[in-house]
Amino acid sequence: MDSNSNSNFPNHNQDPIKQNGFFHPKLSSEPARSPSRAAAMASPANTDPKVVTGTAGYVLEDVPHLTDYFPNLPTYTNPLQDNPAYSVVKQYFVHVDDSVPQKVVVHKDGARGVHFRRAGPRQKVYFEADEVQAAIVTCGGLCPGLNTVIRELVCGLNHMYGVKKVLGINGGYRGFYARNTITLTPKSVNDIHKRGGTVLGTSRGGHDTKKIVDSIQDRGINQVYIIGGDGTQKGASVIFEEVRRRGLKVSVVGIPKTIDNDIPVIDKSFGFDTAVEEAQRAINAAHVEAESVENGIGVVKLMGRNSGFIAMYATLASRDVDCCLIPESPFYLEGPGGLFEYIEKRLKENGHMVIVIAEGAGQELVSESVQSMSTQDASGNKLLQDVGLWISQKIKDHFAEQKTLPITLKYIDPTYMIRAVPSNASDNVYCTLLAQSAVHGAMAGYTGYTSGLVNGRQTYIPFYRITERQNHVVITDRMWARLLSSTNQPSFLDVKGDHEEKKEEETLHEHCSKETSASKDISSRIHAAAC
Ligand SMILES: Nc1ncnc2c1ncn2[C@@H]1O[C@H](COP(=O)(O)OP(=O)(O)O)[C@@H](O)[C@H]1O
Ligand SMILES: O=P(O)(O)OC[C@H]1O[C@](O)(COP(=O)(O)O)[C@@H](O)[C@@H]1O
Ligand SMILES: [Mg+2]
Repeated sequence: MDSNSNSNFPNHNQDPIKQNGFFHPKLSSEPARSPSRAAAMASPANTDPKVVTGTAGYVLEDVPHLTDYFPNLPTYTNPLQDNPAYSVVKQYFVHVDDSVPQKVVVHKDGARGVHFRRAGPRQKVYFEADEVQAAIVTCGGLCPGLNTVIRELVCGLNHMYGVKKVLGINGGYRGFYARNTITLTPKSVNDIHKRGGTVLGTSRGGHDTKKIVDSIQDRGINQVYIIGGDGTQKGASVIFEEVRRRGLKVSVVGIPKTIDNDIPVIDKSFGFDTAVEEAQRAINAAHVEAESVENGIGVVKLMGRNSGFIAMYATLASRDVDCCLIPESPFYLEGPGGLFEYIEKRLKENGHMVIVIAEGAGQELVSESVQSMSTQDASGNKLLQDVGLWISQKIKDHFAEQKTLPITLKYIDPTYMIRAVPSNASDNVYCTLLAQSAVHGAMAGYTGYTSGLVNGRQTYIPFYRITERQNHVVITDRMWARLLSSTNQPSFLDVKGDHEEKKEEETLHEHCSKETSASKDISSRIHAAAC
């Protein structure tokens, strides 16, 4: 055991940057249940976000640390220090003051702005290898790379820190209390990255915070790795709050998974590149079908419930797409500037065309003509109508009525095929770094964070930043303009007026949009600090 800090690597709590902490204590009222309560006594939990300010408008949106409520936790030397693979690396351990800026484009006199704590190994750790009982769970929809993240968590814990006890929770959140667990070892996960899906299984719904935390406590789990999308991260956040309220020495770590790329702050989610690559195969097939007949139209539906990133990037990558429709950009069918007029023009010019449509696009139009069921899935996500089928039928009906342009339309729905594939090479590397960063953070005593890539660097992001809003394609940004210029499709501006203004505002006031009241409060304080 080693409770002294090396002078080069100051103790976590001796951060030289001024803490502007607005802390109010909360006492834990939970009786002791199990071994996961730390030997050291928990002190009143500080539940406010940790925001640290520095000079020139520097703001660090820090993540919680176990020492926030266990002030006297013992520390241990990081075993990586003696690991032959890592000991040769110059400056292997991350400096306590390292942080990563949220925005890399700055002006000469501008404030330095918001930063996140840099991920990576610390010189001191807060868990001994034998003490760790880790658990891994996957929740929500499938995404390429889930198995790679599971594999690298197990191998990272074992090979880097000597942790032998890793449990897999079966079937998502409800698996904590309703299913058996499986023991995960480097041997048992050795090959899983070559398979799609998740070896642990997944589910929607079933998030019962009390039962989940009871299970964490009863099983003596002290590191929880929760892999999932926006809904899952909200679940992870409430698990963390409950763990902290009960005063448990448990690190709660989120790993962002979203094929739709709808999680904010991070550069992109793992599996997104694989999805875009796989979508090319469907677009190619649609193009081959369309160009093989007279006035051929290929329609491809891609995933993207509220965010059209897969459709946008697949279109930009392919160059065979003539029109890309996404949820963020409302469109209309009839009249000048509408989709039918554009299709007619394109067929006359080129003899064929390809349309890519994200599943969440045009839902308001579908509900107008199809009787809306407006039901939700078990997690509360709105169930969507099949817009691909709907638009294909609308196009067929329109040209059948016109009788001037006989078309042949083929509709391809590759959505579930895309998300079920194993991750590609670059996503595999990404998953590995993400998992290792998550492990380093938990071993270093950080908790209540999502591990994520920000401007190409691995960081620890507080849960509230991840859960406060969704990431959307901003149709007033350059990327959407590039798409419009590459497809030459109409911008459907007639119906966009209000929507565009709203999106523009979102970009300008990133912190203020779609925030919870808590995060609004935090944002205003951060803005005040940064100005
Ligand atoms: N607000 C929330 N609070 C707690 N748990 C949630 C919340 N939203 C979703 N969850 C849980 O997170 C899990 C995954 O959510 P879901 O929306 O299906 O997928 P994803 O995390 O991929 O977006 C589900 O088990 C669901 O019950
Ligand atoms: O898996 P389900 O329940 O059929 O839901 C399909 C949805 O899952 C997704 O693939 C991923 O959504 P989540 O991020 O919420 O898991 C969406 O693109 C799609 O709308
Ligand atoms: Mg989701």
